Amino acid sequence: MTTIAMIGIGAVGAVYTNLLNQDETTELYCVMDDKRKERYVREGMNVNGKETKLNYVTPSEVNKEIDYVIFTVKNTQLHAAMDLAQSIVDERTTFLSLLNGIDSERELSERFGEDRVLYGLTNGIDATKNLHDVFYTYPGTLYFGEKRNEQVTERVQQLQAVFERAQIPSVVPVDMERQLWHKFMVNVGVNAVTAISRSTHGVLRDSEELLNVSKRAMNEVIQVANTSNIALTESMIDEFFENVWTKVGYSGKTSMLQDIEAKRKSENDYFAKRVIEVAQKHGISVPVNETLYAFVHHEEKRF
Ligand SMILES: NC(=O)C1=CN([C@@H]2O[C@H](COP(=O)(O)OP(=O)(O)OC[C@H]3O[C@@H](n4cnc5c(N)ncnc54)[C@H](OP(=O)(O)O)[C@@H]3O)[C@@H](O)[C@H]2O)C=CC1
Ligand SMILES: CC(C)(CO)C(=O)C(=O)O
Repeated sequence: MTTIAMIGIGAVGAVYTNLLNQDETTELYCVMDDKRKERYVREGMNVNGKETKLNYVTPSEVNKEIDYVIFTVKNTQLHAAMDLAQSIVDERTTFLSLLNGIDSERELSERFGEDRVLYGLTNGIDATKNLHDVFYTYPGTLYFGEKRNEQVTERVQQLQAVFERAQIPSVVPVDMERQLWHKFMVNVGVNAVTAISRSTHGVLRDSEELLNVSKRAMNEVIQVANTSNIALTESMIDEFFENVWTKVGYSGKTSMLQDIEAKRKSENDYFAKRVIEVAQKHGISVPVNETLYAFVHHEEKRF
C-alpha cells in the first residue's frame, strides 16, 4: 500500500485525485484545514459531472505514515499548504509539486530538505473548475522525477507504478530541470495572453495574432533559459503548439484565465515577473513579457 497526501483539490488536484482514488493499492488523503474540509464534505466535488468519493481529512486525522505528499495548490498558496503538511510527514516522506513555474521545488527544498523533493509538472491537462465542478477532456502528461534521472530511483519507480495503475500518463525525463523550464516557457507564452484576451484554449489555437504574441513571449524565455544554462530550443515552441496544444479541449481555460475571471490573484509573479527578474540579471531585454506582466497586474489591481 502506498500512502499519498494530496494538498489542493482544485482543477488539477481533483482530476488526479479522482484517478488515483480508483487504484486500490493507494491510500489517499485529501488534506485540508477544518474550514475547507467542512465545505468540501458539504458540497462535494464533481469531476466531469460525476460525484467523487474522496477522503477529506484535516492533518490531525491522518493516522498513517505518508509516503508522498503531492501539492496541487497555486504558487500563491504554497506556503500555507507546506504549513499544513508539516505535521503529517516524517523523514521518509517524499514531496512532489505539480505547480507551474520554476519556484516550488526550491521552496519545498528550503522547507523540507533538497533530498526529499522530487521535481514535477503536468503538461496539456485542460482542467477547468467552477465552484465544486471540475471538467476536463484530456489529463495531460505528468512529468516527474529526481532532478536528473539517468538512473530511475526506487521512490520514482514506486510513484511511476502508482500513476500507471491510476491511468495517469506519466514520463520520467532524464533532465527534469529542463522539463520544468519547458513548461515555464509554455505558461509564460499562453497564460497571460489567454487571460488578457479572455480566450479559451481553442480561441488561442485558432488566432494567428494571439499565437504570435505567445510565441514571442516564449522566445524571450528561451533566451533567458539559455543564459541560465538550460538548453531550450526555438523548435520547442512549434512542437508544443503542434503536439500538445492541438489536443486540449476547445473550451478549456488556462489557470490564469480562470483566476482573472474569478477575480483571484493569479500566478503572474511566478511567470512573466520571474522572466523579467532573471533577464535583468543577465542584461537581456524582454519587452513582450514586460508588457504582458503589466496588463495582468493592471487587471489584478481592479479586484
Ligand atoms: N488548471 C490547469 O489546467 C492547470 C494548472 N496547473 C498548475 O497547477 C497548480 C494548481 O492550479 P489549479 O488546479 O488550476 O488551481 P485551483 O485554484 O483550481 O486549485 C487550487 C486548490 O487548492 C486549494 N487550496 C489552497 N490552499 C490550500 C491549503 N492551504 N490547503 C488545502 N487546500 C488548499 C484551493 O482551495 P480553495 O478553492 O478552497 O481556495 C483550490 O481548490 C497551479 O500552479 C497551476 O498553474 C498546471 C497545469 C494545468
Ligand atoms: C498551459 C496549461 C493549460 C497546460 O496544461 C497550463 O498549465 C495552465 O493552464 O496553467
